[in-house]
Amino acid sequence: MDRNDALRLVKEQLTDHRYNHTLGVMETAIILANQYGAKEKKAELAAIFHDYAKFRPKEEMKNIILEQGMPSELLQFNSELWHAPVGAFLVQKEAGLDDEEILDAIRYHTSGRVNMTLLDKVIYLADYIEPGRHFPGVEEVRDLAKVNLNQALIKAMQNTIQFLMKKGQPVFPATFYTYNNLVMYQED
Ligand SMILES: Nc1ncnc2c1ncn2[C@@H]1O[C@H](COP(=O)(O)OP(=O)(O)O)[C@@H](O)[C@H]1O
Ligand SMILES: [Fe+2]
Repeated sequence: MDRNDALRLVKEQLTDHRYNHTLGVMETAIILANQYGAKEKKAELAAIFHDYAKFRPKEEMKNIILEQGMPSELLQFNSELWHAPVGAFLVQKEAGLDDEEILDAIRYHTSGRVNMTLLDKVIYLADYIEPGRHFPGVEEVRDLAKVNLNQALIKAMQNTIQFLMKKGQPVFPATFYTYNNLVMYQED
């Protein structure tokens, strides 16, 4: 699938604001992929499709999580987490995209996962730092992303966990495990 076909499919699913965010993630993912040696075409497609399910009704997402045997624990946490695994499923089903590496990067773009692939990391980070993002701490992560992918990811996850905890919200544990995994096993 080429970029324009993918963009056309995604545009139908998103608001203009979310589509612009997607374009920002695409540009950023391509830069990060080239910088850190991930496959550019895979990064481009994963970025384009990463929020495919963002505006699906909660009931539909809930049913897919249950029917497809996804971790039902997800349902106890912030529904913001659901569009990532549901998106991976729907991108395969509706857009016919069959590349497991791309589907995984979509699936884990919100929570992260232990042993993230290079592509997972590129998409997670591109989503966090694309030029349309403006929130406290984003600039620090942008600076880190220029020099060290893992450090940038660790900072982004720290920020996300702290943000949720400050608001007294539950934290889906995959993000803690991902954070620990990066801190304990990173090579640089
Ligand atoms: N571990 C987690 N537990 C609960 N909510 C989380 C967790 N990680 C991220 N979130 C929430 O998910 C949302 C971000 O989703 P994400 O897919 O990264 O971005 P976007 O909003 O652009 O789709 C935020 O509301 C964030 O607080
Ligand atoms: Fe998302």
